[in-house]
Amino acid sequence: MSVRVGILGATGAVGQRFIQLLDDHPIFELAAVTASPESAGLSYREAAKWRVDTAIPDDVAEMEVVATEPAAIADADVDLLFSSLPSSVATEVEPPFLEAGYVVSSNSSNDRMAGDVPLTIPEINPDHLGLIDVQRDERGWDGALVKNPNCSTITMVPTLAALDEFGLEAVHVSTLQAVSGAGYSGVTSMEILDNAIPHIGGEEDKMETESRKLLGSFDGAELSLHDADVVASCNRIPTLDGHLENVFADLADDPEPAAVRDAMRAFESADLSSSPDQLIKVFGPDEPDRPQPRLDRMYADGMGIVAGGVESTTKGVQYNCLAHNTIRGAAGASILNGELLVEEGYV
Ligand SMILES: NC(=O)C1=CN([C@@H]2O[C@H](COP(=O)(O)OP(=O)(O)OC[C@H]3O[C@@H](n4cnc5c(N)ncnc54)[C@H](OP(=O)(O)O)[C@@H]3O)[C@@H](O)[C@H]2O)C=CC1
Ligand SMILES: N[C@@H](CC(=O)OP(=O)(O)O)C(=O)O
Repeated sequence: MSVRVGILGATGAVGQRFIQLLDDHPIFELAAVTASPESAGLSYREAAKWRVDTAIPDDVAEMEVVATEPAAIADADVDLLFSSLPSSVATEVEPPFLEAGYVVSSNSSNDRMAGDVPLTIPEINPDHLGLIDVQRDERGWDGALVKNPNCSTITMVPTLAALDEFGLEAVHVSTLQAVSGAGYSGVTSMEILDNAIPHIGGEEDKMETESRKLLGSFDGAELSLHDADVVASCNRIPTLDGHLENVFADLADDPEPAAVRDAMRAFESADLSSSPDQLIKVFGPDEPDRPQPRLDRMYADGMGIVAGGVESTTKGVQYNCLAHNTIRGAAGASILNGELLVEEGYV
């Protein structure tokens, strides 16, 4: 089976990851790439300042970049679109594609918390895709909009989902986020070298709200947020890729660290092409200095979550977790949602 796909915002940092991850994908065949009006009409090689550590696939290099509007991709016969546009742009340009009937798996942050938009991690809340029917009723379009979460949120939520069996009551999290999360021009070298920046605009609010939606329940008509209170503190550090997070979780039960490690290791993955066999890799007490960004971000080709340093606290547990922010945290997450949309018959 082959599904023809397009990428909106294909020339950017996340767009380039999409192109890398879609090369030789077992289901998806890239048929359209869009970008800003300045790039439209150029070949992909001319338009993209390529920064990914593998070469531009030959067939993509010669593709024409087109404008980000439905008419420009009409001839490409695309069944599914991935979106990696700045959220201010996505707010304006995603709706016309949805009205034109396209299914859009979007990485942009606009509409993530909308009540009728599935915010989905396939291994955690695949049932939330049912919101698509609510969305189509409410918005009157034939297309479908599905979002993946913020990269810091997706790093910790699988571990929290594994803890839910112990009665998750509250979460405090502090992040150490890689510079690639800010995009290529987001943080200058003079700002970040020999430094750490204890503020990332909007990030704390995203972690505090998106995690409760992802862990929430959907009754077929309406989505309820998880009860746990989530408090986040976000920091930028001079790593290239891989967000590391220190999590303190209050639990109703009082599990031993070994039981917490077992629950994380046993947490079920999804049966999709890009999903890891084991979603969460957990280091034991014999390796207390793991996970580390440089050593662990490519676990499961960058699609896995790595945890470690599990210890008891007076209210529950503390631990560290890590994921690759532009693979599992961005393009890989959208592609996985695309695979779920195909599996569930929405594409
Ligand atoms: N960088 C990261 O690690 C992460 C980013 N994200 C999110 O993903 C999205 C993309 O981020 P990133 O790839 O870093 O951004 P970039 O700025 O690198 O890329 C933006 C893309 O959007 C296109 N674009 C810009 N303006 C317009 C416009 N007016 N009309 C049509 N296309 C336009 C650009 O085309 P052109 O080349 O022609 O300018 C480019 O293809 C953002 O929402 C970001 O918040 C999420 C997680 C991680
Ligand atoms: N803000 C994230 C990256 C990002 O763009 O997130 P979002 O997908 O929520 O816009 C970071 O700086 O690491």
